[in-house]
Amino acid sequence: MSRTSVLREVKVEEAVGLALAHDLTRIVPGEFKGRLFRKGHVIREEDISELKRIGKEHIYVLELGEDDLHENDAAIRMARAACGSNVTTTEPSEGKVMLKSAIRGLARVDKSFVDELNGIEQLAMATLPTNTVVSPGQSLAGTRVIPLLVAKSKVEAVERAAERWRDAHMGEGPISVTPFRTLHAGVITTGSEVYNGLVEDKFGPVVRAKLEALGSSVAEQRFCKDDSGDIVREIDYFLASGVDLILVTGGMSVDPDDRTPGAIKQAGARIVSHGTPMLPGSMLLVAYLGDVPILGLPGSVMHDPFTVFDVLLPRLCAGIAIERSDITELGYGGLFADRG
Ligand SMILES: Nc1nc2c(c(=O)[nH]1)N[C@H]1C(S)=C(S)[C@@H](COP(=O)(O)OP(=O)(O)OC[C@H]3O[C@@H](n4cnc5c(N)ncnc54)[C@H](O)[C@@H]3O)O[C@H]1N2
Ligand code: MOO
Repeated sequence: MSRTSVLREVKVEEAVGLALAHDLTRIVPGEFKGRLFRKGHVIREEDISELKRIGKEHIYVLELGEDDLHENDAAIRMARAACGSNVTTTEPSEGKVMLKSAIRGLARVDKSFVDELNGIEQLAMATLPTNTVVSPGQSLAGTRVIPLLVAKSKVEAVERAAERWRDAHMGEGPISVTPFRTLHAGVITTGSEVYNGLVEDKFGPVVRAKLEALGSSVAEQRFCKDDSGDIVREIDYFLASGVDLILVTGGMSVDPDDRTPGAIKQAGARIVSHGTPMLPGSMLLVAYLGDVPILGLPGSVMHDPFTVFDVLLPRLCAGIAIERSDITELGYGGLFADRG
């Protein structure tokens, strides 16, 4: 094999008996987009009219040089480099390989790896944002090279970057899916108006549905007045009962009856963040009591279909610890209030 590749153009009429160098695509707007002929297909007399119908006057005949990779092989190697736990890769089609989730869980996609790959000219990988909730079979990423042939050294650079990443992350790949654990949550619903029966509780059902959608559950819901001592007692009760997560609803804003943040502090929690730069949900509080996460949930979590709670709960269910920096970076792109 010589080092450099040779691509020869051949008129389709003269191509009978030659093998296609790449997949050929047919697009019929609104009806079909996909592979008409596969790479390696040996052209027959009866294919010529089909080739002309998709606009092909010429095909390539390829002699691959040892310094180059065919688009299919480059895509397979980039996908394998990125592939981590609970991720499968597809066969190449039209030069593209997809990475798919094998399970329901939380997609973990390393931005710096993806940026490094895309910084290498002619290589491309498009991904979901990290921390997206995904289902089995859902696409996480797609990767391809832009020309038909690409320098092998470029793909090898991706493989080295992935290897470095694995070394720094206990063998995990840059794109993986973390399964959800089954958390048993203790829910403390504050508000004298709810406690005294002036208002029917609407927070409990919302929180329960969100936990159950991720495979977790409410172990018990307890109610208390807007009284710091009562809230601290309920927090202690749930800690002693061994729940995995404590959620305190209501009493999160600025009036004198909003006792929740003070009570969580008084219970001895380490506060990660009081307030989040996302709308709605900006009054949400994240803290830990030992290993047990405790969230203060503002009224908007009950009222709005999507808030910062929907962003953080999947991470907690995946067993991922929330740091202050996870909260601060939510502001950019974190405006949901007017999105309907
Ligand atoms: N001047 C300011 N006003 C508000 C601020 C602020 O920073 N400055 N923050 C706003 C934000 S953001 C939110 S969210 C809301 C609500 O925050 P709270 O968590 O303190 O909510 P509460 O005062 O406890 O209740 C508000 C409202 O919701 C009803 N509620 C509460 N819990 C239940 C329940 N379990 N079931 C049914 N209804 C419930 C409660 O009765 C009140 O009507 O504050 C903004 N205002
Ligand atoms: O905390 Mo409020 O939750 O932004 O609407």
